[in-house]
Amino acid sequence: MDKLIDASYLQKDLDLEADFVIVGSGAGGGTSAEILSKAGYSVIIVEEGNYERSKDFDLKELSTFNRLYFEGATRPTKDKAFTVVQGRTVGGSTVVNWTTCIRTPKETLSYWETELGMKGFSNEEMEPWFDIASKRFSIQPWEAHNQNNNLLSVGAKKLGWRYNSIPRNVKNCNMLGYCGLGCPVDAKQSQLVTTIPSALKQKTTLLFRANAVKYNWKENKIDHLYCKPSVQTGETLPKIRLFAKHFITSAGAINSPALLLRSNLPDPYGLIGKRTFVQLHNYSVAEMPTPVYGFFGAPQSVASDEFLWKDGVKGRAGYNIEAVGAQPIVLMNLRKLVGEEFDSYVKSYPNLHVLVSQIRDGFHEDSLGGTVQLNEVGYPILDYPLNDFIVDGIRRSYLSMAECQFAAGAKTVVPANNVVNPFKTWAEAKKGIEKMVIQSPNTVVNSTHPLGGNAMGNSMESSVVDTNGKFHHIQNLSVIDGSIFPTSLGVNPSYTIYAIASKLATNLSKEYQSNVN
Ligand SMILES: Cc1cc2nc3c(=O)[nH]c(=O)nc-3n(C[C@H](O)[C@H](O)[C@H](O)COP(=O)(O)OP(=O)(O)OC[C@H]3O[C@@H](n4cnc5c(N)ncnc54)[C@H](O)[C@@H]3O)c2cc1C
Repeated sequence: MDKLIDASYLQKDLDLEADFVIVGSGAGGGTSAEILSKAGYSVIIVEEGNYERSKDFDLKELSTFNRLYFEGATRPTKDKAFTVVQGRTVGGSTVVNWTTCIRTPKETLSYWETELGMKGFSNEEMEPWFDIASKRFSIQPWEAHNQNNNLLSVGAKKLGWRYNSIPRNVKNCNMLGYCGLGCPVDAKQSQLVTTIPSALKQKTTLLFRANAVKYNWKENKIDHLYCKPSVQTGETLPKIRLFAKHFITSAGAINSPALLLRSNLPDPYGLIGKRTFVQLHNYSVAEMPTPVYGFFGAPQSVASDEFLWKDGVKGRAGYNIEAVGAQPIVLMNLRKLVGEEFDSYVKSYPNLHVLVSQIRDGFHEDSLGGTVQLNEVGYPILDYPLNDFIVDGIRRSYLSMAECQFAAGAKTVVPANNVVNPFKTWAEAKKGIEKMVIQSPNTVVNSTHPLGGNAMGNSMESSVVDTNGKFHHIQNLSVIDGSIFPTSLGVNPSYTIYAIASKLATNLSKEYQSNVN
């Protein structure tokens, strides 16, 4: 079998077979592919995106967003209140992520254990898997903070808040600041430069520009996965059928539940796609008296978790505060201005300081997440209304971010929205934010951290997969990616996905080994 197959150039139908077929080559898929192929199994990775390498990453914003992201990084939710941003390329979102690696908070793992009864994911039990992931992806402490991150430390310190440096998964980082456009020097230790090339040295085939359409199944077993090229070059669209002993869905949140829904898999309790979380991101923009140049350097290297658990795990919406990689397209999208206002915003660009807060969801009875649905052509749409619980989190996090930015010396601060103008003092900001109307489309929020939709758990009545990632109703199907989390995490998810994928893929490998022996 060829190692690399570009499905868009297929002239005729294709049938392939391997021990494992993995859909998606991101954090979950890449990690699983390496573990299984190193254990001696043959593997086919199916990836909808293109196989771009560092030489292709030209750091041009618009064209890159179109090439490396789903829907040009502007995938809207059902009511268009916000966009969900996900990578669509070999290596998945790990190719475009900002390299921030934070371990799952112990509060989250403890909630999974005590409230959801999940075994095997306690802080202590996860420790070895975090160690494995940290070595594999070169996750290391980072102290070379740019001024955007430094100012978060300055504000947090003045206010007596907790804050930390965030480890990153990089080797010899050139600090270009454009991590979201792919790393042109291969410093980022994404799946593209770690697990995928390693798996390809074993019995692995990478079938790219191939869209996994649906599983064909009978009784409780998948027979084959039906795929088609994601780009059509010829007159007809060849049919691809992939056969395997076991199938792993690693297409990420939203896309993994969508594949299961398209396949009409048994779902007696209607759980597939439910409990999809987003850790909603909202932003605060400050103008500083001196240049910040937030577009250079490591984008995100300081975090404050002061407000993450302040009201208790099951209390009001908690949030993490981080700095933002202030590349032009990101900043210009935060405020919708015209004329002189836009002119002055652009001119202030070097001095702009930007913070983001991520609101954890899934821990409170008013925070049940969104639902993945399919449109008439089987494409996923996330239905996630911004309810009062989330709006309250947005408002309080706007207040915290503004307070921090004024404490760090801001001349003005404005929450990323279209209803209020920049505030000149903390007192003015406090008053204004407390009464501002927070609603779509005036509030600029988004998510690069969709999670859940195929919740993991013990019981068929409340979860889609078991705690080994196995789909409850089909014997040869697993899900290994961010879609299996039963809540959001409260922090950036990649490190947790690497660790949990390592654990689940290792268990799967052992299970098949013992079946063979
Ligand atoms: C811009 C951005 C910045 C981020 N920054 C950080 C950060 O600094 N730190 C952090 O911890 N996290 C970050 N994240 C999030 C993190 O990268 C993701 O949570 C993680 O990669 C998700 O892993 P996954 O395996 O669930 O899915 P992904 O890594 O997204 O992989 C899924 C793959 O499946 C493919 N796929 C989907 N559907 C199909 C189909 N039907 N057929 C074939 N292939 C399919 C996709 O193309 C994709 O390649 C960021 C994400 C983005 C988008």
